[in-house]
Amino acid sequence: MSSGSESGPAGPGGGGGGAVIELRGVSLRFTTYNDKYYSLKRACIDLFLRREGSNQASFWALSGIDLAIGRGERVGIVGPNGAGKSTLLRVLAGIYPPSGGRLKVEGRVAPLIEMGAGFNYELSGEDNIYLNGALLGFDRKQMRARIDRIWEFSGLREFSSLPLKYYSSGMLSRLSFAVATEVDPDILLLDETLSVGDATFKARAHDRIMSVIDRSNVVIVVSHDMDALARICTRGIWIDRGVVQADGPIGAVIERYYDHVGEAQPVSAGHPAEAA
Ligand SMILES: Nc1ncnc2c1ncn2[C@@H]1O[C@H](COP(=O)(O)OP(=O)(O)OP(=O)(O)O)[C@@H](O)[C@H]1O
Repeated sequence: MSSGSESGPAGPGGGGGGAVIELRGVSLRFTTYNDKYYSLKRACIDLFLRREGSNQASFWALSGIDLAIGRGERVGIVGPNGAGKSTLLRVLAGIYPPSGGRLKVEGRVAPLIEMGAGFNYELSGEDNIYLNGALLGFDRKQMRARIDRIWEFSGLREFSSLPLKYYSSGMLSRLSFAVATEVDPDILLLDETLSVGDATFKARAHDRIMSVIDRSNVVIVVSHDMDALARICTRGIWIDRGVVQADGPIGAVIERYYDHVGEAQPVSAGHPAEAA
């Protein structure tokens, strides 16, 4: 995926000229709807007065993000609940188009973010493997060479012809995880909130994630597990209220984040739009 074409400045700690990911002033605004009884009459009045719907509230989940991430980088994103970490991953994955700024993402992105995204629930497990593979940039022949390993790892071979709508949520996440980790991505996006199956599967999933991390050119991980981030990552980015607070070597960023958390309670109360 690539949107925006110019090459820009290196972000603090960024890779500069060789950047495969570049964000310049990227912002994302969410709109929430407060009143479920908002009437057609009120909607018409809002339209007539050319004002934003009076039952809407909006807030910036990301504001003016400048980043450049180069080949070989392992980036850990830290920050309190509701800071915008997962939202940033979704913007990088192309799930949310930015509301403002420029975004460049070069290469095949494997988003281990949302299990089941890109699946068609009417189709069989097997058809969905091909569908998901296509979304990751693989044609049928390339997926055919991988399908055996995907069934092997997911342990779902006997359900290959069952429509996905009859899969349990655990089965869905296993299949999705097995497909996404069978490919060699240029850019791996990982969200720790990801839940992948039962205890046995989780243990196998951990080994598999470590192997995909090794095979990926760029890895971006969102996590609250600082030890894991310190082990996996070389660079850290601390985000708070949608703004980059620090960017640099992972150890230094974790230290600054901890210093800050020591002074202030990091958990945001409620949705920012409600407070606006
Ligand atoms: N689809 C959405 N519509 C409206 N608001 C949203 C949406 N997705 C996220 N938000 C809000 O955007 C803010 C950032 O959410 P996000 O999930 O990116 O936080 P996070 O840093 O990943 O938090 P956590 O560590 O708890 O996972 C939060 O206030 C959240 O409520």
